[in-house]
Amino acid sequence: MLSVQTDTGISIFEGLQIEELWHASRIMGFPSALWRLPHTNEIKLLISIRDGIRKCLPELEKMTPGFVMSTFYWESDQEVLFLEGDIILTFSEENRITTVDNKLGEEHTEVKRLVKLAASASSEEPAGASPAGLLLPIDPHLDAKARFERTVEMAVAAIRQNQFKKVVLSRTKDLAYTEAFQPAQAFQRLVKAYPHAFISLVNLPEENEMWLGASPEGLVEQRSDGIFKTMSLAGTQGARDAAGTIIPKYDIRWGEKEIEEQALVSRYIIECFKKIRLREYLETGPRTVLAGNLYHLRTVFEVDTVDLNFPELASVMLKLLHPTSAICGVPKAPSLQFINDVEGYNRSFYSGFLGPAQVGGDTNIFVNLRTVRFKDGIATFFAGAGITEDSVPEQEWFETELKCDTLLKVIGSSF
Ligand SMILES: C=C(O[C@H]1C=CC=C(C(=O)O)[C@@H]1O)C(=O)O
Repeated sequence: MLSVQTDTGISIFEGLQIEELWHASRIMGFPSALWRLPHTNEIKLLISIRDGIRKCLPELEKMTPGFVMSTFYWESDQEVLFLEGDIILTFSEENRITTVDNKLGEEHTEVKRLVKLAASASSEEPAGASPAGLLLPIDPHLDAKARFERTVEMAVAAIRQNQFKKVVLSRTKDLAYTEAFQPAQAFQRLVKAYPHAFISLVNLPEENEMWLGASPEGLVEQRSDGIFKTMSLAGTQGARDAAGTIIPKYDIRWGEKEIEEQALVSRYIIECFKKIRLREYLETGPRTVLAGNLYHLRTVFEVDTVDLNFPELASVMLKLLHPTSAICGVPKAPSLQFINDVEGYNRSFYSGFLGPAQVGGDTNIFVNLRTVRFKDGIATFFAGAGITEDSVPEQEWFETELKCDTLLKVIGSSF
């Protein structure tokens, strides 16, 4: 068996599993984040022991290893949440610890308590034991569909009056959950179901909430070899046929509405590059990509920041890009105002951004989409849809239902 070595021998974390450590960290009130990057088979667990949740400016290249999280409403001079990586553990797909990065040392009292608690949980309850029916329907707001469709009609009217070209309108869907609900297990299910997505679970004890997600949309990626990436992701259609089988990618055809919707996001990104006079980018796409039960159109933009001698590009682009027109609209100011006036609820961290900064030298920040918040017994799912002149209100509603299903179909059933 693989053993995890430290300077003083085998690590005290040896043999512990994700669910046990997650649970122990939660009980001890430590902010923590669990994630799996797209197309990788490593899971990282970060636990912030010393400082609680800090706030800082997202100057990504200057940060110590940690996890960043921001609400949708964020001005570029504002601070974001920062979970310092006091402990960062790497797990294999088989749920075995492969590396331990423990800044506090194994003799630290809180670290010892954490390990002891995790170990006692492992002897009490076999991982995987969870009672049935943890996500329970609660009376939906009967008028939720009508209300959402009305906001879409208002948006289409505003677009026809030239107030803006596109706006992304969103809504929520609530289910009840019991204490028996095991978020780390739900995370593991998403990891298995969606290899292309950024799977994350964040515990914010000060807000008394947890966020679980399977995001298909990278916002800024900065690799230690100097490669920067961002993407435009928009346009949606269901990926399954009537029999429930995935339709092959090459059979997917896009309408004018989706092509325009995604092109607006690409143009927005290019405008951001123009603002900093950056012309040396590689553009690939648009291509059809699978995101869970949906297909989207995606264009990837790549820059070699070493060649350009521009190490702070990711921080500069984060400020320029957020909120992109994949979650807000075009032009930004009037569409944002419209969302504020019409949407009728607080998006909170939905369509904000989140991800690891400077972990192993890499930064991977994603848009917080296909996400659910667990708070006070209510699981709130969030989903939005890009509205253009050609939008049909009922179709946009069904699109948000499909987006909620990305998580619900995996974590809502057969517990
Ligand atoms: C706003 C969401 O998705 C965005 C990303 C991809 C496709 C989108 C669309 O087709 O509307 C949205 O712009 C969401 O998932 O809540």
